Amino acid sequence: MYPYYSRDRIQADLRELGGAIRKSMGQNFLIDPNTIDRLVRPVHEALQTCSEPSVIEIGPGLGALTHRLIEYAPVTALELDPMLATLLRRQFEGQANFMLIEGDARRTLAGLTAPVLCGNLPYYITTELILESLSVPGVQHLFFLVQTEFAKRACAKTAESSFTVFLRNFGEVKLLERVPASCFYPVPSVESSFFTVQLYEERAPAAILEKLLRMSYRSKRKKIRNSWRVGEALLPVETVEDLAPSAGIDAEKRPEEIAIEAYHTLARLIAANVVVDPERHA
Ligand SMILES: C[S@@+](CC[C@H](N)C(=O)[O-])C[C@H]1O[C@@H](n2cnc3c(N)ncnc32)[C@H](O)[C@@H]1O
Repeated sequence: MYPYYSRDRIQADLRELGGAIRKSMGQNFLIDPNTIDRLVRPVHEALQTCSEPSVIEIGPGLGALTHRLIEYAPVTALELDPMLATLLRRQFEGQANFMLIEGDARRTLAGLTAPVLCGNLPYYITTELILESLSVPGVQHLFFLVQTEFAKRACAKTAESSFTVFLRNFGEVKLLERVPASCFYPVPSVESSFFTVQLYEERAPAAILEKLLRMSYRSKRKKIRNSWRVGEALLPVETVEDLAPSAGIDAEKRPEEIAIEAYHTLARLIAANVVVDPERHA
């Protein structure tokens, strides 16, 4: 029986190790068993579609999701806090489907591979962890619990931020459910949401898309053409302007008014048309 649905038990076990909950590491533990059940359900379904199912879990904490995930597939759990790593080892060491890697997931993710990544992410590095996750070899599905504001940005219907446009080049996103603050201990000040990304096999070249977005979102208030023309030309501006209409982009509009997919199309057209100077546009 998973022991950490109880706040008292969390406190007692951390105290025994001479530790405490670390807000600086974004520690808000899931303590509601029904919520945990619902969150692991779509992860389980995704695993059933994989030929070699396995999961990388970022920030397992005390194992709220881990103890359910290991029922379905091998889990590689990446935890930064040595105290939590100790408690995870106590609970799961020796279980066939459990492997713990202690350290910063931003580093320890490198070299790992799995079709499914999931986690209740530490809020202070959400963007970094999601971007890192997108480049894990063999990844097909992401399932992340994040602040609702962040999930809304990821799933927005319009190009409201460069992150929205960048993420959507990688896969189809879906908001799965909102998780009230009362499901966590300590109780966070904001609501959280669980969302998924099902990754595409075909995408626009990420390096060119990233440069295009950096040039396009220099100022949200400016017409996109004016943003392209000021500052460092990360891509050849004339080519970007010439190709924009073929991607359905009206350069008189502001960056948020452009369709998300139009940026992806333009990045593809640029990649096909530009002989990139490796010194300047690497
Ligand atoms: C929001 S808590 C989630 C804990 C647990 N999965 C749960 O749902 O109860 C985030 C977890 O990420 C861990 N963490 C924070 N920064 C990390 C990093 N850079 N690499 C790996 N884990 C990290 C924290 O120690 C914590 O366990």
